[in-house]
Amino acid sequence: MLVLDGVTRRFGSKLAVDQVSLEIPAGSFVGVIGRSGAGKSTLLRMVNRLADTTSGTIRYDNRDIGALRGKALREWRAECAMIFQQFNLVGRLDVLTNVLMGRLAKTSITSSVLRLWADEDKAMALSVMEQFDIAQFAAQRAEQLSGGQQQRVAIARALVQEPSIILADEPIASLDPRNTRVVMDALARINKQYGITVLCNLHSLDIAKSYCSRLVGMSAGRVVFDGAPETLSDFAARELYGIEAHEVVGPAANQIDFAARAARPAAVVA
Ligand SMILES: Nc1ncnc2c1ncn2[C@@H]1O[C@H](COP(=O)(O)OP(=O)(O)OP(=O)(O)O)[C@@H](O)[C@H]1O
Repeated sequence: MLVLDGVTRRFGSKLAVDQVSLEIPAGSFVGVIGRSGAGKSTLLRMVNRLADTTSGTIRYDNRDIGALRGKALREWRAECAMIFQQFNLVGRLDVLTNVLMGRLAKTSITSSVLRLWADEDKAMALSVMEQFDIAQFAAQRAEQLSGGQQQRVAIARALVQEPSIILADEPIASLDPRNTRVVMDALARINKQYGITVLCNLHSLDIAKSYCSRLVGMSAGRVVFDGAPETLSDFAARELYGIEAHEVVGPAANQIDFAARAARPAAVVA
């Protein structure tokens, strides 16, 4: 279980994340939604320790993530794989090597410098690549692949880390609708098949609603919604997205729902 308690991050006078408290049980598929600048990326980056908290604690299975140093921190980063909008692959290296990079934390420094991958690591990487239909690109440079294919390479790299949690920061933001589905299906499969917790920042509300079993809505650094997708009313969604609402909420939601305005949903907590 991932537990955030009063997690706050300031950048100078800017409160990027403000007193966020969440409990995320193992095996969840949680979508973090909200408009640009709401604090979604900063939240995920603090879980992975790419950013430090200003205050508050993050615990995972009773480990204090903020206190991890050296080897323990490297092990946590392997256990808590991250997927990024821009894939973060090494473009000039072949696809198989990019996937094998996910094994670095489990490989000796000499072997990794010389890129002497163990046969079982290669077999594991190829098996995961087959699952995501990218094995045929093993010898190609990563930069020659389409965006959707590159994101599947990044997901395969994350999976060979043998993580217990995957943090995906806008993984579909650069993809067309078809590749969006392919990548989200891959994350859903990882969640169901391996029981890996997925915490995924998403700008698209439709996608978040169709894939996630729980949505966490952020606005100005705070959690303003936490509940099942079906409990997020169109009115609450519009409040969450403000002027961006027309981009993310379906056309029907553009008609103001006065009944919802009169009876604010209990799940909207601020
Ligand atoms: N390194 C930084 N230095 C200064 N301010 C930052 C830094 N990182 C984030 N911020 C600010 O913190 C706030 C939250 O940013 P964050 O990237 O977490 O939001 P977001 O919801 O992920 O937005 P987006 O969807 O556009 O990525 C923003 O106002 C942003 O400008």
